[in-house]
Amino acid sequence: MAKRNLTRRQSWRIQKIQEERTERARRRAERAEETLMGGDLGPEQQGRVIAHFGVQVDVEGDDGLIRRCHMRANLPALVTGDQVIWRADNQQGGVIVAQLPRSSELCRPDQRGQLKPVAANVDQLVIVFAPLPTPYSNLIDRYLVAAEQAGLTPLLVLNKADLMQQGEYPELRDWLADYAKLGYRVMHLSAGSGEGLEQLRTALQDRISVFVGQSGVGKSSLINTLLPGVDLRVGELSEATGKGTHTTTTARLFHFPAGGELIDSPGIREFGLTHISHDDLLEGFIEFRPFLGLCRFRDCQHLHEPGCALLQALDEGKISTTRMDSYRHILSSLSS
Ligand SMILES: Nc1nc2c(ncn2[C@@H]2O[C@H](COP(=O)(O)OP(=O)(O)OP(=O)(O)O)[C@@H](O)[C@H]2O)c(=O)[nH]1
Ligand SMILES: [Zn+2]
Repeated sequence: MAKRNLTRRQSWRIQKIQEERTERARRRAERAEETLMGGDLGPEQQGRVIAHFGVQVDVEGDDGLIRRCHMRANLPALVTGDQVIWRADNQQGGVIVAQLPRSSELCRPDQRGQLKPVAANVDQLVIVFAPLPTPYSNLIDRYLVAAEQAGLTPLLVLNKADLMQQGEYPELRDWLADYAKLGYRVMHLSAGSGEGLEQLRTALQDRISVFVGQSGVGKSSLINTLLPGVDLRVGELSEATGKGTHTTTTARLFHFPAGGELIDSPGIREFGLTHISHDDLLEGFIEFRPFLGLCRFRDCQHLHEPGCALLQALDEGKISTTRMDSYRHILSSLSS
């Protein structure tokens, strides 16, 4: 007994000594880092990552100034939109010392097919479509599913409303009426004529948004109108560092003059088009939810099984044929 106690005490002391050693090593590394950074670092303060350049990130402090910061080695990979704790150095740069918890993550597969976060703390997905190019209902549904999966509020924006004369595009009008009935917010506007832009500006306030939609629907036109001259503070900085080539590929955070933020990059615009699981897909069709788990067979595929609660809801008109077709279409693309 005495022997065991002693062993326990010994191992406790060994552990303690090791912990102290690790702590001393950590402090030494910190001091070395501070010396390397050219002396004293300022006090810890909160900021937000607004762009990412490999080992360095641009952090916007509470004072609105942007500094290019290094990251402490023990930090997880940071992405645009991350809230961080950082300390200024005396050369207009700084060091990031901690990452704060994320409220949401946008993920995309990297070159090796592994899902990686590309933006953090986004809370609104602006899904842009137009009468031309012809929208596919299931593309919009795919974005809606992705929004539900990532916990983002979707906003459906029909751009180029100026192309819709009275009575034209009846099918599109029906779709939009259906989405509104499901509880989704739908806006009709025109980046070209400026019609309806005020309501979009208001919807962007107090939010961090991402714009998605098929090529040619007018995302760039909308963003250029909403961000006249594109956030100069960011532009100036990338010019000053001569890293212009990075600016087109890295996700960047911009401030709308009327309030709210945008995170944008070509990669971000494709968010939601990959990696949806069957469960996410079912949950993402919000009107399916009351019927999930009620089918006779637990592994029901909701295609033609007897006792399928979704098929019954379809028969009773509680689920629309368009949405059911769209669900099936997306499902077939997942399994291929
Ligand atoms: N009539 C009309 N045309 C518009 C409107 N908004 C954009 N366009 C036109 O639509 C075309 C495509 O617009 P873009 O802004 O490049 O579309 P995008 O979605 O950014 O396309 P990608 O960059 O390929 O993703 C351009 O020729 C625009 O002039 C609008 O409100 N009305
Ligand atoms: Zn079923």
